[in-house]
Formats: sequence, C-alpha cells, structure tokens
Amino acid sequence: RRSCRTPLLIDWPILGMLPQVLSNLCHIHDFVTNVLRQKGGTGEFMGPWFTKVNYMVTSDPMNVHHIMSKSFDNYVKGPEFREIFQAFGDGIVTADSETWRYIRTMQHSLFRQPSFETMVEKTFQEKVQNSLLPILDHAWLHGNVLDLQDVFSRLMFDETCIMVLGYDPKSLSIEFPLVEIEKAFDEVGECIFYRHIVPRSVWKFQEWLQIGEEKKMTKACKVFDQFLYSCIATKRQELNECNKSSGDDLLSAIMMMGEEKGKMVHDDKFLRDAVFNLFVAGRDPITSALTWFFWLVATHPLVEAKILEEIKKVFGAIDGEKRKILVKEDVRKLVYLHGAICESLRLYPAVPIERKQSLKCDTLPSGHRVNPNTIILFFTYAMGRFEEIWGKDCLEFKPERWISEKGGTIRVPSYKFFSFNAGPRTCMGKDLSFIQMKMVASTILRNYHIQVVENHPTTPAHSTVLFMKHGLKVMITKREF
Ligand code: HEM
Repeated sequence: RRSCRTPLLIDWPILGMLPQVLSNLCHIHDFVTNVLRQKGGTGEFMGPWFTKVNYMVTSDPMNVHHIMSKSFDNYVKGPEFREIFQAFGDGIVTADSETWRYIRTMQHSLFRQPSFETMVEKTFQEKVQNSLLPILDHAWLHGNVLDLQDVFSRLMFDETCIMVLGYDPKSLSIEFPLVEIEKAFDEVGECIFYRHIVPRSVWKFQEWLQIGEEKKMTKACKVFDQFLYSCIATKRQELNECNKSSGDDLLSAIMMMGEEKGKMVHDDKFLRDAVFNLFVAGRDPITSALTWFFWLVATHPLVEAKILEEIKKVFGAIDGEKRKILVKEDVRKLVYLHGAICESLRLYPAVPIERKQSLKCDTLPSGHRVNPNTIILFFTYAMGRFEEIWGKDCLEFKPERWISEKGGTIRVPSYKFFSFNAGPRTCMGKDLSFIQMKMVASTILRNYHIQVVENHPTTPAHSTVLFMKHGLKVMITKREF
C-alpha cells in the first residue's frame, strides 16, 4: 500500500497516476496547469508501482522562493537529474555544490569581460545583417512560406558556435543546409523529455538494447561529441602554437584559465561539458522565445502597431536607415518591446518545467512536507497563467502589464516571473538574451510584416525546451513606412 496526502490525480492500482498523463500528453502543459489550479498550486504525482517515479509538483511562488533562494543548500539537481541529462556531463546545468560553484564563478567572470560582450554584439549584428535579412528578402521576393522557428534555430546555432567556439558553421543561409550536429542537439532534447515520462527501468532497458528513443540518443551524442572534441583539439593546437588565446570565444577563455604554470587544469572532458552546457543553454531558449513572440505579435495587431510606433518614435523612420541593426544602447530604450518579450516568456516560458531534489526533510511554505530525496517539479508554464499572480486577465497577451505609470519597466520578482530561474542559479545569459531578442525583433518588425499561414497548428513539442511542434510557418511582406 502507498498513500499520498495531496494527490494531483487519481492513483490507479499498478499504473498510479500515469494513465491521465499519457492520455493528456498532446496538451500536457495546459492539462497540468488546470490540475494545479484546482489543487491550489501544489500536489503529489505518483507513477506506476515500484518505479520510484514520484514527484512533488508545484507552481506556488512562495515554494519557488523557499527552494530556489531561502533553502538553496537543501535543494540540489541531484544524481538522478544528472543521469537523465547524461549528455550534459558535469557542466553548469547539471553540477551541484562545489563543482557548480567553481564553474559558475569562472563563467560569470567570462560573461562580464568587455571584450566578450563587444565580440558577441558585433558578431550578432553581422549575422542579422548579412544572413537573416537576405533570407527574409529572398522569402518575400519568391513568395515562399518560411519556417521562422527553423530560421531562429539556425541563427542561434551559428551565433552560439561563434560565441562559444569562435567558429561560424553558416547554417543560416538561403540554401538551408542540413546540419547534422544541429539535428543531434534537437534529438537529445526530445530524448531527455521522454526519460522524464517513462520509468527509469524502461528507458535503461531500452538504452541497454539500443532501441527506440535511446538509440536516437546514443547516435546524437556520438555526433556532437565528435564535433566538440574536434573543436577542442583544434583550439588546443592553436593555443600551443601561438601560446596565447586565439580569440574572444568562451572555449579559448576557459582553456586559458585552465593553463596554470604550463600545467593543464581543464582536461578535454571538462571543456566538452562546459561547451555543451553553454551551447544548449544559449541556443535553445532564445529560439523558443523568439518563435512564440513572433506568433503572438502576428496574431495581436494592436500590440504590433504599438511596437512599431515605439520603434518609430525612438529612431525615426528615415528610409535609408531602416535596415540599420539597432545596437545595445538603442534597444535599451524600447520599453514596450521589452514588455512584449517578457509577456511572451510569461505565457510561453522557454524552459516550461524545472526540477530539484531535496537533501533533508523540510516543510514548504504551502504546508507540504518534503522527505529526503523528494523530487520537486516546478511548472513554470502554469505559473505564468495563475490568476493569483497575474490577475484576472492572466491569459491575455498584454505587454502593458510590464509598464509602470511613469513609462518604465515594472520589475517582477524572479520567484513569480520564473522564466529565467531564480536565486543563485538564475540564468547567466538573461541580459544578453534581451539584447539579442530585441535586436532581432526590432530589425524584423521594422522591415517586414509577418503573417502566420492560415490554420497552422501551434502545439508545443515534447521537449525540455518549449519549441513549436510543427515550427512556425509564415509569409513575409516588406513593410512600407
Ligand atoms: C530567452 C532566453 C533564455 C531563457 C528563457 C533562459 C532560461 C534559463 C533557465 C530557466 C535556466 C535554469 C535551468 C535549470 O536550472 O535547469 C537557465 C540557466 C542558465 N542559462 Fe539561460 N536562458 C536564456 C538564455 C541564455 C543565454 C543566451 C545564455 C548564455 C549562453 C544562458 C546561459 C545560462 C546558464 C549558463 C545557465 C545555468 C545557470 C546555473 O545553473 O548556474 N541562458 N536559463
């Protein structure tokens, strides 16, 4: 016999609560949001018997604040998380305690280097100008349907390669080349999502037999490991030859930091894990965020008009200047656009579910008891749709809710607006992401009108990042100011 005090769903014999999850898998995020709403924001999920798939599920901001900040040391990612996210190795996303602290401190200082910031801004501007705009022009001239999600994924893949590895794979080009490594990254995300749903014994067995999703995972890991290790070998050779950093990219900087008095502190595995984690952390969330943002703007003409009005007001509409890519200092002035991006990330958080594991017994602010080793799942997607946090109009796309009476941005605490995580493990790329997203959004909206193809389905994909399952198919027309 087993019992739980606050069940989220009916606990069936043998199968536990799994049947309802499986039968609602196609709209799992909305389903869980409704269940959590009915249960006051927190409850327990019990998987099939003997599988140990038991979770405490919460969307309560006070619980988030408690776990992510106040009792930070009692809640870790844990060994099971590392097993599921095996492809991440011992990188920043999966690491705990001292290992995490070491990587975080090191990478934090690298992100703050002025030479790194300048390099990212300059290369991103060039990418938008020389690769993104020609593709949009081409689609407009030929009347082609464009998958915007694919475009953003390629844009971010190239930019993340430049930022992390100092190399441009040029996947964003008119020919839309098939990039095997990019596909491999996507497949890993899907397999990790699958590992969250099926019992450990099942996916372990599949891994052993090398069938189904696990076969896909092994193949994908092989593809990007080969790619990453060859990049590391090339960089190491360059470093040995010049005896100094060969660029402002993160891999070069981490290698240099690892060289102490001629002794190599960071081995290839450490570098592979660091690079892989930065890669996934940097590429996927911006792709997802931009895709949902453009869908929301395209389906809310009033919001689109206000964004354009702000762009015009701040920068004027001199025809020759339209293709100018706004820089960091310019985009900071776009308050309404900032609100629209926050609003889009509230309704469609790029990372819709987060996970932690308790070390010791605890009682959450909601009154729920936590035993040692309890796995806690945070439903960020549900948090963005709770009336208690956002008011009665919580399901509306309303950038105005982020703008104060004086016209500035309203700051919402991260334990309520949880899309960038909260506490000491807050996203390290938050500021950079806003700059990049605003650069892309202002450039595209200034130059083109985006129309979503009629009846195009916009269901979320089953992945750890909230992509659109069928991409975002759009038609493009040039905007006349
Ligand atoms: C819209 C864009 C982004 C969103 C919504 C976002 C969101 C998040 C979230 C929710 C986490 C916590 C993940 C977890 O603990 O499992 C996270 C962590 C992280 N993010 Fe981002 N992210 C974005 C862009 C970026 C970018 C561009 C970078 C830079 C390369 C970045 C670097 C990181 C890193 C290094 C972590 C790990 C922090 C730690 O555990 O200490 N992120 N991000």
